[in-house]
Amino acid sequence: MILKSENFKINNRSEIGDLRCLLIHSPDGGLGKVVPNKAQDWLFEDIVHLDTIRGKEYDYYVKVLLYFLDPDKIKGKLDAISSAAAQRSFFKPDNAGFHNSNKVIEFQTLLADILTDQQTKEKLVAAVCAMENGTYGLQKNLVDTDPVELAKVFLSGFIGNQLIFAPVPNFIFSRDVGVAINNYILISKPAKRARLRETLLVRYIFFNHPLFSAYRDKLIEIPESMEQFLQTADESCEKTTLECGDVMVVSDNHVLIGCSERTSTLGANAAIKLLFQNNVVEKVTIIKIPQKRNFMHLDTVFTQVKRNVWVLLKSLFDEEAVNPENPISHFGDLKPKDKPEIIQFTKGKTDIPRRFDNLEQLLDDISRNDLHSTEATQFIYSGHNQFPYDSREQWTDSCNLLALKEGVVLAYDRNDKTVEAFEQHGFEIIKVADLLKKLESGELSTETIKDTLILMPSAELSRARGGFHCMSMPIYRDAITG
Ligand SMILES: NC(=[NH2+])NCCC[C@H](N)C(=O)O
Repeated sequence: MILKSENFKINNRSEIGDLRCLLIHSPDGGLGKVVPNKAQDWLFEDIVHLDTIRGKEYDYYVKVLLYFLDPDKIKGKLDAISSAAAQRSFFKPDNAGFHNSNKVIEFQTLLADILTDQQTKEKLVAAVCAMENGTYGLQKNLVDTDPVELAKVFLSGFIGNQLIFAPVPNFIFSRDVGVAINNYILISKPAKRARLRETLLVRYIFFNHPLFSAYRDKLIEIPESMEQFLQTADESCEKTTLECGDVMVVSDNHVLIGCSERTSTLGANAAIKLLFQNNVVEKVTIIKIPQKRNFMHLDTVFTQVKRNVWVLLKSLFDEEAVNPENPISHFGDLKPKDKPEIIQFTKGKTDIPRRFDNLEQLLDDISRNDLHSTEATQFIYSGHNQFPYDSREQWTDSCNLLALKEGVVLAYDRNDKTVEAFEQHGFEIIKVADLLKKLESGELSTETIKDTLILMPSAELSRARGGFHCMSMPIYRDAITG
């Protein structure tokens, strides 16, 4: 049955307005098939334990999302859906007992839906086989596969025990494949080979699923640059790439784009032009961060918590200290390509950009001028800004939080010093299991809860190198009011 929603609307206009609809992908079988030899190529630092990452970690994410976004699906049913007898059927997209929410939308369902259309199925099979060097025979075999099964094959790369192409284990980070900006969707142009197929799949979903039919002319794709085709094999010209973990919609008129390991300046340049041409926003700020694995996307370095509260890694923008005791330190070892930089462009005035000296200055400007905050802007630092916890906790996504509503954010339970910092800034700290119990008993309600850091189990999830910001593609947020 094709997922329907009478009142499906796209309008993502901030990082913190009440979250009403999002796209996610729960860990599919491919995650349990990552082999050590390929873990790095497939962008995992380690292999993960599938049953734990699902049943003991990600399912909590689904439960808390449903409680906030689609409570009828879950209220009063918590014990039943979590019982051993239920065998996780509520959480398995290919199962009859699946929640099938049209607020917390599972990509795998949408993929199976579009594959019920024979023409789309044939095109997508051909595209995937072309991308993965599949044989003509494989192509024929896949076209004859049932849509629900075929969706699983596209994700896991397995037919039975046979590996036909690599899995796409990073698809759980649905943030990175596309970003809704107001009522447009900007689709990624990945830098990493491992992230290509998932982007192809979502492109087919956005262009073919009935849910998005009213938005076909609002899908923005970044084309390949002509220089790419003309360069010779020995020239290394910069590629046009943009992964949407680098894009943040901080207000309905202002988008931030990180230039990073994954998003090139050419990619950012193309995005700015397209956003201005289509009148999506009037202001785009480019934040250049070091091209390093530990800062792969902008949202690994900071995210927003409230209109005047941000969580970030402090050390990143700190000036390199010149120590006169060490004459050589004047040279510094900061390579120019790694030097952080912030430049803001306004539509119609791109020739006179505005510069910011550091992240705090920019974020304060957003809080006060874009979001009209009247309170002092507060910065909560990763690891409480203490060495070595700052960088250790940033590595396990202390800065990568998802706001369910203003001030109520999902975070990993392992970043102790960052949690301490939140406490000192007046936040309630609660473990997700306790929160769910209290929501179920009526002791707490999603409407009244405020300024809360929800701690999520993270031992396995954090090995995949992303947090809840990465694991979400917000589609609709309410306007920030009050
Ligand atoms: N928006 C993000 N920070 N996404 C994290 C992605 C992690 C994933 N393993 C990768 O390297 O691609």
